[in-house]
Amino acid sequence: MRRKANEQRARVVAALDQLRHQIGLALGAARNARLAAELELAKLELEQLVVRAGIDRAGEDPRVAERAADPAMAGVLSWLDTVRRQFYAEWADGPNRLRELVAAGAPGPAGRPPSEWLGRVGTSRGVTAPELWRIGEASVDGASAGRTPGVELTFDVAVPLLDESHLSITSAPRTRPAIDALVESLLLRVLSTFEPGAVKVHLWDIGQLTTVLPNFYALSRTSALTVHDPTRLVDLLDELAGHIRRIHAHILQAGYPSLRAMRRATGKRVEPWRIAVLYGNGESLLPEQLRELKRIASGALAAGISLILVDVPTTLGGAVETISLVDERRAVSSMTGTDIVVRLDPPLPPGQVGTAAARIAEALVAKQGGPRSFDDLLPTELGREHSARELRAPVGFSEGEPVELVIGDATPHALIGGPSGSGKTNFLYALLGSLAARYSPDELALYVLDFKEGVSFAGLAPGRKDESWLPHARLVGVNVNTDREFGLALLRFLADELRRRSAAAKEHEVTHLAELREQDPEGHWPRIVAVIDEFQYLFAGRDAVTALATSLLEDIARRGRSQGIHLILASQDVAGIEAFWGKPAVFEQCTLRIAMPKARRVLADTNQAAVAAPRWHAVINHESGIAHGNQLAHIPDASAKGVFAGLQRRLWERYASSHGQPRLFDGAHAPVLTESPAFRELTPVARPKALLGQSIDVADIARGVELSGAPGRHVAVIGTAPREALSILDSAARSLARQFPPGRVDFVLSCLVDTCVPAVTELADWLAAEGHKAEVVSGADLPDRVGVLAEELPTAGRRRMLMLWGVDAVLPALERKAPGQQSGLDHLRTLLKQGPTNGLHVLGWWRGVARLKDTLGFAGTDDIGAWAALDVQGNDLSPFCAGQVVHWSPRPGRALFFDRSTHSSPEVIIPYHRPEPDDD
Ligand SMILES: Nc1ncnc2c1ncn2[C@@H]1O[C@H](COP(=O)(O)OP(=O)(O)OP(=O)(O)O)[C@@H](O)[C@H]1O
Repeated sequence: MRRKANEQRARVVAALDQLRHQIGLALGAARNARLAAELELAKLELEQLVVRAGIDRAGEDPRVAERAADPAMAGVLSWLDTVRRQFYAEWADGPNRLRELVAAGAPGPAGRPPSEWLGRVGTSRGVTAPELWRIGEASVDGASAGRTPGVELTFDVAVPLLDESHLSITSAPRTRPAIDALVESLLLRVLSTFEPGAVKVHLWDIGQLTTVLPNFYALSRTSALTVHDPTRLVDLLDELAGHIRRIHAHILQAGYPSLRAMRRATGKRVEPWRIAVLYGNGESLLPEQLRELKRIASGALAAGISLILVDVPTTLGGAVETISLVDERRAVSSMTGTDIVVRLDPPLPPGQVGTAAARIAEALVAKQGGPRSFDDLLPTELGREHSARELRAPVGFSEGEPVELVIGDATPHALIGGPSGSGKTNFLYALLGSLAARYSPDELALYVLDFKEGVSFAGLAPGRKDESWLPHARLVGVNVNTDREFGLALLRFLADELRRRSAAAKEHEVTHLAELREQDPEGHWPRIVAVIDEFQYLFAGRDAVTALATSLLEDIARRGRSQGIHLILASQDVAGIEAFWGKPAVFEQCTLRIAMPKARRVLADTNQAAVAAPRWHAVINHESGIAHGNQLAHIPDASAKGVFAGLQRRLWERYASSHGQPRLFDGAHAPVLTESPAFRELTPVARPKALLGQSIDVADIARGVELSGAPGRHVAVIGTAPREALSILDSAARSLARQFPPGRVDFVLSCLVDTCVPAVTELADWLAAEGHKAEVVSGADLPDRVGVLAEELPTAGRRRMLMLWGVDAVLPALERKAPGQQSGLDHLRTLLKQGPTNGLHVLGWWRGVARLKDTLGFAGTDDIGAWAALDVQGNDLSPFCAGQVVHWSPRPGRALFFDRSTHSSPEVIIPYHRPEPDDD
């Protein structure tokens, strides 16, 4: 037991000895390390003292002398001496090397003397840019370069710009002219390096009392130089921010980190450089302006935008070099450090600057080719593009470059606004021409509707003077101003087409037009573009048409995109469309916005681009009107005589044989019965139909009343308008005549309105010429004739049409009654009640609802199964319409038609135009 305890103790003591030994070693090492560190610190402190005092004067410093006496410090002085010798050995060549550096980094106008380039137009395409731009020169004494003291060593000073760095310039008293000269020569070096158009300069001066950089005046007439309103810095900042956002989106989409990288990779300059020169007054900008400026500065360089700030105190993000003026000729710059004074280059001779600016401006205008024409919008070969994915066509030019409009997934529908005369119609022509020239009618179908008076788009359909038509056009509606129903019909048609396309897509298990076209290559699936000019007319009343138009439009706007159905809505005043604003969905779907000069509400509220847009230009914006999407384009004149027509003829010659003429709906011209296909195609049939007029529809459809044996198969025309009443009864008679073999129908005609007698006589002659019996009965004989017709009713065995013009005029005579006998009116009522089953139908004109009711008596309105109302108020018509509320504001040349057997509610029709002797 004891032995065991001893052994244990010995082990503990041994372990403690070992620990003590280890600690001793560690302490020793730490002591050594500390000594080494202290030595190092002492050497560094000595080095610092020597450097502070200067190596030549260090010996005079007692602190240096004291420390240097320590033998451990012996190496310090000699090491510093070696470093100095090595440094000067390199720097001895410093000024030369700086000169070479500037020469390489600032070639040509960027660094060479003005005599070599001033006044010459730049030629660089701008794929790469000089890294440095000369501003002056500086000198150092030979002594500081290890050379002979007293000898000046001069070198060039240049600053980076464009993709490289921003520049911040600070003035000293009375140095504004020197700063202007500095900025002017920097800008001119840049402008003279590149081909015209590669650089755009923006000038803003907070205290602009006179013109900024007046020698650049010639350039300010071109897009190369924009002078901004001193009170509207925000506009310039917005514009720059917009460019940055747009360019970043573009380059990132293409997979590049910066515009410079993209240029290098593609070998193409896709965007100009932009230099914004901001002259401040040394005071801080407003906080929100400063914030925006900083934000811009940090993203600008990658987008090829650089800032030159003069007396705008701020710290910018991104690379910034500074120049601070010391006096009129001298400055210090962050490029050279504060010890070196830069002698700024002398100002360029003002006259020569003016001449150089004028030359660049001239070259730019020449390059842009002046105003472009409609023909410049057209491709070299017609109809080569495919519309499966989108429609894309140039509509105008910006500095000679085409500006394209894209109708596709991101921009399915367009909204065009601009006051009267601002060029909307012209724009539409430019667009339609450019599209039609690129896409064949199998790729693109056009439906064009113009609500305003005039015939602006009538030329797309064949006319008297020009037989050609635009083969892409399927429907052209002009003078639709009062026929809002026609707009509705177009929307209904498009909604139906939408459903048809959706069903086909479902069947092929796809969702998108492009896929449908792939899956169904034999199908006919062109993109449909429906243009509605002055579309606000659709919403002109607080009525059912507006309500329906709004919901249809919303449906098409929402779903049209995937099915290739696109709306282009143009209006003088988008701001005033109340119903439309109530449905922002439509507005939001119109992501493509086109603002003609002075257009209101088309672009975003804060986007003022349309206000400043010059004549014959348009702001094209594919970003729902947000400022950064603005593209200002000059729109060529497409509406001058023969311009569009020339293209149309070419297209017509090419496609007309395979693509028939569009349907033309002209609200100002009623169709002529004898010219209408519905009349021409009539042949004898068992159930004849009396044609009353044409429906207001996308298809050319005649409306009529089938005169079968069912009760109530008569037609009443109600209202006082003689022209329309005559027309309706006339077309009814003539169309009925055509549906019977000659002699198989008898007409009994009685005209009780004097002024209509010649027309009725003429009709009777025409019916007779067709081989039918046409008996004209005078007003005096009518009561008896009606009596005979009633008596013969069950036995006649013939089809008969009793046609009466102005029944109300003969009512007193009809009402006369001999004692114990039935009156003429009783007989007429019998005919109305029992006629149809016995082959007799009454087609009569009553000049008022009350007189029609009088005629019908207590029997009610059932015996009038179909009617056409003219100048009669809707309320009065409800008894004839199963009691429903009837909306109808009478208008010339239109009738409200209701046939109980086919209609659920009345519809507007256009009575045929009945040629009259006084027609020209
Ligand atoms: N880009 C253009 N170049 C030359 N002339 C043009 C241009 N655009 C329009 N015009 C002319 O200006 C006039 C008015 O143009 P347009 O009819 O297109 O305007 P609008 O906005 O449709 O006006 P409104 O609504 O009154 O019809 C026309 O005579 C047209 O020829």
